[in-house]
This record gives sequence, structure tokens and C-alpha cells, in this order.
Amino acid sequence: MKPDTMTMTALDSKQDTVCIFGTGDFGRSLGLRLLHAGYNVVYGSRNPKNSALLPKGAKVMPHEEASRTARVIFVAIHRENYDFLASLSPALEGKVLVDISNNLKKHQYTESNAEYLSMLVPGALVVKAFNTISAWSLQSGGLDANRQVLICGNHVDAKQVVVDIAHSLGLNAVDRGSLRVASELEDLPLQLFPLWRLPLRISAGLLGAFFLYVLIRDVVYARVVDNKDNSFRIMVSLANKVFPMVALVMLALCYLPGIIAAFLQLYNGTKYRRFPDWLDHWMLCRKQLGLLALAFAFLHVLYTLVIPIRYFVFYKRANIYISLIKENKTYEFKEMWAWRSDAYLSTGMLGFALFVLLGITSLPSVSNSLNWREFRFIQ
Ligand SMILES: NC(=O)C1=CN([C@@H]2O[C@H](COP(=O)(O)OP(=O)(O)OC[C@H]3O[C@@H](n4cnc5c(N)ncnc54)[C@H](OP(=O)(O)O)[C@@H]3O)[C@@H](O)[C@H]2O)C=CC1
Ligand SMILES: [Fe+3]
Repeated sequence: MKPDTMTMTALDSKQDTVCIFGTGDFGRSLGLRLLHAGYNVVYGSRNPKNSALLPKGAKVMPHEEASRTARVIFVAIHRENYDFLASLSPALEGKVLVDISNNLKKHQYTESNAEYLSMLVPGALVVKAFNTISAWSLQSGGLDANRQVLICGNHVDAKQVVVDIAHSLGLNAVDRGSLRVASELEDLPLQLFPLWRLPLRISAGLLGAFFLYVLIRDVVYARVVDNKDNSFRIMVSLANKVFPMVALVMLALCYLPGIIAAFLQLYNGTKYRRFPDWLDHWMLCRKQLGLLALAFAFLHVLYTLVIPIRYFVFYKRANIYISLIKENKTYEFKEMWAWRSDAYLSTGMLGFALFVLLGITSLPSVSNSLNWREFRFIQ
């Protein structure tokens, strides 16, 4: 019977055996999870005697012998070391080979690792899965990171077997299509914080532009026109002028696409038409824009709290006290400094309270946004 026409029943988690080739980090973490879920685990290794670090209850034997014990074999080996699998072709005929490998760079090879594996072992049913889950998150129960297992492959039944295993490990399986999608899945772990890139670039641009503006206005201009050296203000006072400006612009950028989208819907007379790509992309990163706005607002609060304790402020205040005493006056202190430092403190405190409140309310969305896509799992 040809492998792709074979039908397979789902594994019974309590009885069936799963084989793992490779006793490295991923192989060990996956084996542990499978054992906890009630599977028998058999490792295929080049060095079966050296099994001290393997989870208790797992067996270890040479690859060929191990492959005979199970229908499903996870290949927890780097692609560069796949060559030996070709010689195991007869033993792997009709087996479900799960390719979990990732690469160090995008487009490192012309074909995806899973397609390469299926060329090496044409008789096996290759399924790409689990490459977006890190060994660490498997070991820690998968609660901290995303629980999604993306799966692709050309054989529906083989994919179903892997879906069942993912489910019994408490993970959600998402079928992404045929093995052609494998290279896309292999690129996913290499994308670092994909939705944060644009907001981070915008905030860096705004930060640079506003900083240049206040630098020219407050330092360069004072130096050229009044011959005054204000450069000591760069680190705190100037930065504290820039942060709220960036925070406000980012906040506006966070709300603006929603308003544009609403107008577009009114203009189109329907909400079922697609937004233009630029708006779609902008809408998708609203959460990140808002969180960055919040971060800049927090920096503004911190700096505002720091300003009254600066040496320069103490010095200026002492000067005013002395001149007030000399002139036997009190109103200037009351009206100017008492008011100013109170204002600094009260805005600072108010801002801090607001930040804590906003922080607490946005915590669930922050934890949702930090899914596996935004962590980089390399090898
Ligand atoms: N670690 C992670 O978080 C993740 C890893 N992956 C993928 O899982 C795979 C394994 O990764 P990981 O466990 O971290 O790697 P390790 O280097 O920890 O383990 C790789 C294992 O492959 C086996 N191996 C090494 N060289 C050869 C060879 N020449 N021939 C046959 N077998 C060999 C060894 O097992 P033995 O000595 O028993 O033969 C070794 O323990 C990789 O493809 C990686 O991209 C995917 C997602 C996350
Ligand atoms: Fe302010």
C-alpha cells in the first residue's frame, strides 16, 4: 500500500509509543511531556548507552531499532545531520516523520527542511510541526508561552496523528496546509517582535526629531544668541520635554487609524470591505503604539519626579532664598518655587497613579500580545 493512501487511526495516548530521534534539548523536553501525557517514549540515538540525562521511563536504542517501535517519529535533530536518515529509508517506510527543525537564517536553503526530509525518505509521511514551540516552554508546561502548534503536511491522516498528540499535550493545533507552507513555518521563529517593528521605528524617529528640535531651541540657540551654556540640561530637562511630546503623538497615532477606518466605512457605506493595506497594518499595531505611548508617559513621570531633587534646582532655590532674605521678601518664594515644586510633585504623583492604573488594566492585553511569535527560539 502506498504511504499517502494509507489510513491511520488516531493514537491512543495511554498505549501508543512515540519515537524521538535525537536526545538533545528538544528531544528530552518533548519526551518528558509525552511521558507525562501517558505515552511510551523510545529514543533513537547514536549513543544509546549515554542516556543519563533522559527522562525516567523512556527507553533508548539505536535509530533503526527505535523506529520499529512506533508509528510516529519526531526528528529532533538539526537539518545538517539529516543525511543518515536516507540509509534508514526502508525502516521509515510509511512512518509519520515529524520535522521540528528550524534554521539560523531565513532562506538558508532552497527547499524547506521538511521538504528536504521528505526527499531523503520518500516513503515516509512527513509532517512539519512543533518548530514554533521552544524546548523550554515544553518543559515548563507551555503555560507561559503560546500554546499553538502550527502543522503542515501533504497527508491528512498523518497530520491528524500529530494534531492528536499536540492536543493530548495540552496544546492547540492549527493546520496550515500542505508541506509547501513548511518554509513559512520555519521562518516564523526568526521573526523577532513582528508587530513591534513599525511602532519602535516611529517612536525612534519621533524621539530623534523632537530631541533635535529642543536641542536647537534650548541649547544651541541659547549658546549662539545669549552665549549661555545650557548643555547640562540635555540629560534630564530636555529629555523630559521630549518624552511627553513623543507619548502624545504615539497616543494620537494609536487612536487615529480607528477614526480613519470609521470614516472609510461611512464613505464606503459598508463595514465588509477590506481596508487598504497600509491602514490594515497600522490598525494591527495599535496596541503596540499605545503601549509605547504609555512607556514614554511613564518616563516623563519618572523624570518629573527626579527634577526637583537635582543639584541645579537646589542651587537655584538656595539662590532665591538668599536673595529673598537679602531683600526681606517672601512672596516670590511662595508664588514661584513653592508653586513650582508642588506642581512638579503633584503632576508626578498623579501621572504615576495613572500609570499604575493603566498598567494594571492593560496587563491582560500585554500578556496576550507577548505570544510565541515575539520570542526568538533558535535551535
Ligand atoms: N531547542 C529548542 O528550543 C528548539 C529546537 N528545535 C529544533 O529541534 C532540533 C533539535 O534541537 P536541539 O534538541 O536543541 O539540538 P541539540 O543539539 O540539543 O540536539 C540535537 C541532537 O541531534 C543528535 N545528533 C547530533 N548530531 C547528529 C548526527 N550527526 N547524526 C545523528 N544525530 C545527531 C544528537 O542526539 P544523539 O546524540 O542522541 O544522537 C543531539 O542530541 C533542531 O532541528 C532544532 O532546530 C525547534 C524548536 C525549538
Ligand atoms: Fe508633563
